[in-house]
Amino acid sequence: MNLEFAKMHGLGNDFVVFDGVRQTVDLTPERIRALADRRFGVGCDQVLVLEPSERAGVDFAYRIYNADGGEVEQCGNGARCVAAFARETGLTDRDLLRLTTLGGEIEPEILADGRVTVDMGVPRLDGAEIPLTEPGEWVRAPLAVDGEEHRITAVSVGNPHCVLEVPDAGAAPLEVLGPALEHHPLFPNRANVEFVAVEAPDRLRVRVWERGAGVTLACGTGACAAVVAARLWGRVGEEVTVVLDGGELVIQWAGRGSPVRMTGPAVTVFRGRLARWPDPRPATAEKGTGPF
Ligand SMILES: N[C@@H](CCC[C@H](N)C(=O)O)C(=O)O
Repeated sequence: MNLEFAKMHGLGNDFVVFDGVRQTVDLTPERIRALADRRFGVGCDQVLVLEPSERAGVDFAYRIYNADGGEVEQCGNGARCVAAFARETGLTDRDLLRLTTLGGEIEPEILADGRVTVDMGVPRLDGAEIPLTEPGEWVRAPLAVDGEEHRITAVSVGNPHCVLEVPDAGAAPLEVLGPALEHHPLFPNRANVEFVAVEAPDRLRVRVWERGAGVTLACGTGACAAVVAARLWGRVGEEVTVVLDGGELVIQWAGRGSPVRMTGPAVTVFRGRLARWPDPRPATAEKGTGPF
């Protein structure tokens, strides 16, 4: 089979990246789950593929698959990585790219210092666009989860996010409230969940439960959603450093109707070649011990 890939990460949010322009990448949900498996596969939070695009002015179509095998609309850390991947592998000689995703068009630009800055588009707040099962905006709106009320802010950065303010992000109940909110009936397409502690008007500490991947060390769209929410709460200014478990991103948002911009690193760990698709995890390993 000899399918070439790169293992990349943005702040520890890790990816298997395929060039789908020069080779055929025949993914199925089962193959994605097997590839993403940290014991039986390569291991990653998302699988990313660059494909040709027919659209005028667009360099590539950028496709995103969560570790659970589902295709999703947007991935911010991935956007920085696929831009670096396109440049490093000679798919392009341009520093500024336009990519289409299921969540809209985005523009990554590789900076002179090697970081990548991405115009992620205008965040959407209306329930019909996120989508939510209820109309209107949800900004610090009360939501009952397992009999307890939480104040949530719903934001789309191409993909759906549910943002909560917490006093201490380190102590946030990610693994309990994360899945409960991901699957809450308010979010018909499920949601990514951000736990946000405001440390200063230019600094947030954020921890993330990702739809289809669980706890990750960072989430680019999650950092954007956190800044949009905190700015709507009147707690931060236009430029904010977001401290995630895996490192820092700089997020800029001028306010309603403006695009949100994300700047941060994109790292290639290694390039490899798949001789064949990894075998799926055996049922007997489902309840194994150790971290997966
Ligand atoms: N890690 C990503 C987001 C990946 C997709 C997300 N889990 C979803 O289901 O929307 C990022 O950096 O934005």
